[in-house]
Amino acid sequence: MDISAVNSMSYEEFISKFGNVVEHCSLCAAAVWREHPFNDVAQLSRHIAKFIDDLPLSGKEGILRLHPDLAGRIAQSGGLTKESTNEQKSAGLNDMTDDERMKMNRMNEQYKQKFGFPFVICARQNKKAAILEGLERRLNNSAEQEAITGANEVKKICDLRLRDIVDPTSSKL
Ligand SMILES: NC(=O)NC1=NC(=O)NC1=O
Repeated sequence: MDISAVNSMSYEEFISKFGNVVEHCSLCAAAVWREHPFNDVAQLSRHIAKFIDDLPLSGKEGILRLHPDLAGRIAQSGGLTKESTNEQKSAGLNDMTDDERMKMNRMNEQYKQKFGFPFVICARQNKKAAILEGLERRLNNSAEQEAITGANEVKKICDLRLRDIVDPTSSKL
């Protein structure tokens, strides 16, 4: 799809198309509709990133709580969204050894116990080893640092999902 097709959508069509670029959080797309028409997908991505940045910590935490664990119960039961399924597969999380999976699950639980929201990282930019390393390292951060770090990862996931939908070379200008 090119950006002119995006700009000719009704807000209902826009929310239907872009409602999951931030996992289970169609509010992000619904909110940035007010900024249309968009020059290109990069500008649309920046508007969503700014909406997320401008949220209070409670809002950032809320967005993180809408994310499924990496290689968690939902993933194992096949209940992930199609986007998350592809992202987790691309990081190699669907061919983990039992030990790797147990370590990931144990650390995910430790992280959730400490922060009250799940560990979120852009799986398309990190393979299994980097994810485990990131989880171990970030466990030592403060809750505020992690709400911000996690939100920054959500912005990366969103940008990649947007580019899956809109041709990045198309421009209104
Ligand atoms: N907890 C997570 O980080 N989840 C995810 N990261 C992705 O890139 N896709 C997910 O589902």
